[in-house]
Amino acid sequence: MSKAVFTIFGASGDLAKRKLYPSLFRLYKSGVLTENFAVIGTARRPWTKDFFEGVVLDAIADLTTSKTEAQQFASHFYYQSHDVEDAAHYHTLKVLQEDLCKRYETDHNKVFFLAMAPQFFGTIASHLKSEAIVDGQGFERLIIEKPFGTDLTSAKALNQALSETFNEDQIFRIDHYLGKEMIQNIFAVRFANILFEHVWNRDFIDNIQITFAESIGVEDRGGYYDQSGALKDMVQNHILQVLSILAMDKPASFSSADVLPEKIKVLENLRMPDDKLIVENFVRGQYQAGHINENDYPAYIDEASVAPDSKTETFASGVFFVDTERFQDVPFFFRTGKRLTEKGTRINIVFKNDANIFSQEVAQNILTIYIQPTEGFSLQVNGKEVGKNFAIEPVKLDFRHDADALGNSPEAYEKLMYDVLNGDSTNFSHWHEVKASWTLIDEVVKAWQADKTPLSYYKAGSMGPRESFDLLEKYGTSWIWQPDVWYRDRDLLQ
Ligand SMILES: NC(=O)C1=CN([C@@H]2O[C@H](COP(=O)(O)OP(=O)(O)OC[C@H]3O[C@@H](n4cnc5c(N)ncnc54)[C@H](OP(=O)(O)O)[C@@H]3O)[C@@H](O)[C@H]2O)C=CC1
Ligand SMILES: O=C1O[C@H](COP(=O)(O)O)[C@@H](O)[C@H](O)[C@H]1O
Repeated sequence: MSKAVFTIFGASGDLAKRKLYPSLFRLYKSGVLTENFAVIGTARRPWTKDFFEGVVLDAIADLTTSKTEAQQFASHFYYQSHDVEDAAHYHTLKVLQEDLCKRYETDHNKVFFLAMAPQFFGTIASHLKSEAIVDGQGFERLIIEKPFGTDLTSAKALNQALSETFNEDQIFRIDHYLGKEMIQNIFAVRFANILFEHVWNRDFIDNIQITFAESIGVEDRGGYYDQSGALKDMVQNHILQVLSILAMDKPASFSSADVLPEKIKVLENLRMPDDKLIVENFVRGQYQAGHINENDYPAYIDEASVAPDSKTETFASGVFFVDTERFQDVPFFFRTGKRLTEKGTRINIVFKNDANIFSQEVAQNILTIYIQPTEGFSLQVNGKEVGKNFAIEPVKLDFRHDADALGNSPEAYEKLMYDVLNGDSTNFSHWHEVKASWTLIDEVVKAWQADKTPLSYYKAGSMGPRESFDLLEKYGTSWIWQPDVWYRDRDLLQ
């Protein structure tokens, strides 16, 4: 059972409503939060407590049939109209926080969630200190949303600003992919199976393929996305974080003290590409009009809030190398993009072939980790085809479920907030990881901004530009992809 006063900056925003209130409610339902907690929501609009409770009730409407339970939960929510740039408002916030701390007996524990545009992060942190809202009593933890900077320089400045109020072990940088069930499952697959643990290295792995495909476009986030692009939106954070889990050495224990240094080692050993290698190894693309499942979609440049001559990439693909003894020279291919054929987040571990005694080619063993929308694993192995002749054919051992349909996977934010309450930073990005990933990504951004790599185009509904396929061909392999739709359409729940 956890005790804390949560203060959510940006309480009227999209993230708070769609993710944070439902996640807090799930923690409440599961007994992690009981009576000793309160939530202060802040934003500029002048809401009352009643109105705020209504917003919270709407946000959790799908998660319970019990009106009493929902109302009891919502009664813990308090609203404080507050402009984060106005120092005077922090005093009112402090008074409310102290009052709630007494009323709910939260032992002065505090969690601050910055669910706002990043330009406000530094200001908020500094006021929390100057107005003594952070007062050294109880635990004091800061949860901070992405993006953590827009390049290395801005990330350093932000980190410096935060570190004047919070120590590294009080800062929880959210990467919501780290809260996903199957990303956490990579640890189990790697370190709880002797079958994989001893072959998880350059002697046995041919290449690793990471695909984070989305069928949605930029929706109503054109303004943000056009300034960001796929590389900063998905690769600098989510893809490199996942890569670090795939490539890390075995930690001495499953604790942040042992896991984080191993992940940091991977990111600090990413091979730094020069301009020539960036041109050869990284692809940028932008979607043109096309269709997905019979629906027509416009080109990216025709989306709302996107510049009509925008050169922002909606697709990024490439290959990373990790210069560690374990993975030296093993290609880690990645691709991510909007308006691709389907939503599919997947990792393929492609193993090398052994000396072949048969008179036919044999397929490579492939371990596929399905992150979403289906969750699970499959392992492609070779067996004998049934019949008199001796022929070898690949077969797939497949264990999967549709997480949405079963509804049994915790929402990423629920899991991550649970970790924050427990002071466990294993599933958050450490500053050294952020620093290492921006160091590499900045190089690619520089080359792309100088137009060293031409922008390729792809049709909405495809799996990205041809250049992404050509890249793997250059390395003697190809993307392994089987649509997820076939699996989800089966009557899984019968
Ligand atoms: N939405 C999502 O799915 C995701 C969001 N994020 C990140 O989360 C953060 C929030 O995103 P999102 O919820 O979508 O953004 P929204 O634009 O929906 O919400 C912004 C919030 O900030 C408040 N706000 C703006 N200016 C001020 C101010 N000066 N003082 C006080 N409050 C202010 C707004 O309320 P008001 O206007 O009333 O002041 C609103 O509550 C961003 O960093 C984003 O990158 C990350 C991943 C996913
Ligand atoms: O961080 C982000 O992630 C989402 C994709 O997240 P998922 O959990 O739905 O896979 C992406 O759409 C968004 O552009 C990006 O900012």
